[in-house]
Amino acid sequence: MAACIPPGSTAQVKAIPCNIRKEDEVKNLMSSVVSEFGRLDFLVNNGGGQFQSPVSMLSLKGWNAVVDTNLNGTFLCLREAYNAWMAENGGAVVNIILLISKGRPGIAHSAAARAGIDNLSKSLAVEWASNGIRINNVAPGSIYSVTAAENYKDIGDVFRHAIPFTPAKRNGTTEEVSAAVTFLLSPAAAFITGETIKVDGGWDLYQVPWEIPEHDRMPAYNWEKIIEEEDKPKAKL
Ligand SMILES: CCCCCCCCCCC/C=C/C(=O)SCCNC(=O)CCNC(=O)[C@H](O)C(C)(C)COP(=O)(O)OP(=O)(O)OC[C@H]1O[C@@H](n2cnc3c(N)ncnc32)[C@H](O)[C@@H]1OP(=O)(O)O
Ligand SMILES: NC(=O)C1=CN([C@@H]2O[C@H](COP(=O)(O)OP(=O)(O)OC[C@H]3O[C@@H](n4cnc5c(N)ncnc54)[C@H](OP(=O)(O)O)[C@@H]3O)[C@@H](O)[C@H]2O)C=CC1
Repeated sequence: MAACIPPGSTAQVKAIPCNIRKEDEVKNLMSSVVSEFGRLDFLVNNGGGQFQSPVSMLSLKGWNAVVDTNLNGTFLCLREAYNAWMAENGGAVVNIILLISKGRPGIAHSAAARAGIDNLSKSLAVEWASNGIRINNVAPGSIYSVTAAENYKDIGDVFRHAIPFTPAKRNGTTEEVSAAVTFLLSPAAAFITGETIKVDGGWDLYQVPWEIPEHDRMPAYNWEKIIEEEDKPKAKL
């Protein structure tokens, strides 16, 4: 990132290692930012991820790892940014979540965690309004990046598979997500809080990428069948 700063700019970049699942590291991150830069105007909760698995195959450890990273990690960053600076001075927050309106079969653990963030943002938009804090979410569709693709390389080219499900017929770019994030952080979004913006090329309005096998396991509700069952002679004990 430092290499992207144009010559003559006063912008600075500093990396502070932090596992968002560790409370002491998150406290250190927020207090270091305030002591080093004297302020903390914006927070973008972007760290997160998951692995693909049907729920029936998920271990509790796997479920907990994903919930801990995505939901608990975001909670810690929010609370510590509030305590370190934003409670007194206000600020703007954007959480990166997932498309969740139709559930996310295949990554249900992450969708449940991100739905928790979506709802947490609504509560905080009200709880923290009088502190001058706005909080919003961005829900990306399929966004190609080298690092995200690397994470999924063992299960095939998920980013190519996503294209037919996206009305725009392409993956999004990281710049397109950044554009929505910077808008929400900017004064142009001064009257927007507790909201989620989808950056998905229309995916959420279209199809769910999950094939349901043909089956007859959900028969219709039917009076006659129930009466027939009730009229059957009961087995003697
Ligand atoms: C028709 C198909 C259309 C498909 C369309 C798909 C479109 C794609 C759209 C993309 C949407 C989302 C994209 C992104 O989010 S990009 C971000 C990419 N980066 C990541 O996702 C990072 C992922 N990794 C992590 O965040 C962490 O590693 C994770 C939270 C997943 C795990 O945390 P931790 O490292 O602490 O956990 P462990 O490695 O110790 O594992 C704990 C247990 O979790 C289970 N587990 C972990 N990894 C896997 C895996 N790959 N597969 C199955 N299970 C896994 C396991 O139970 C671990 O315990 P054990 O090691 O004891 O077995
Ligand atoms: N790409 C996509 O299509 C989509 C992405 N998203 C979400 O967007 C966000 C960015 O993903 P993307 O850039 O695509 O993928 P990346 O894998 O490149 O980014 C995920 C980032 O999360 C960080 N991270 C994971 N766990 C922790 C942790 N415990 N503490 C601190 N940081 C952590 C990783 O850090 P490190 O590099 O150190 O491991 C990495 O920088 C994620 O939340 C992702 O789930 C949502 C929908 C779609």
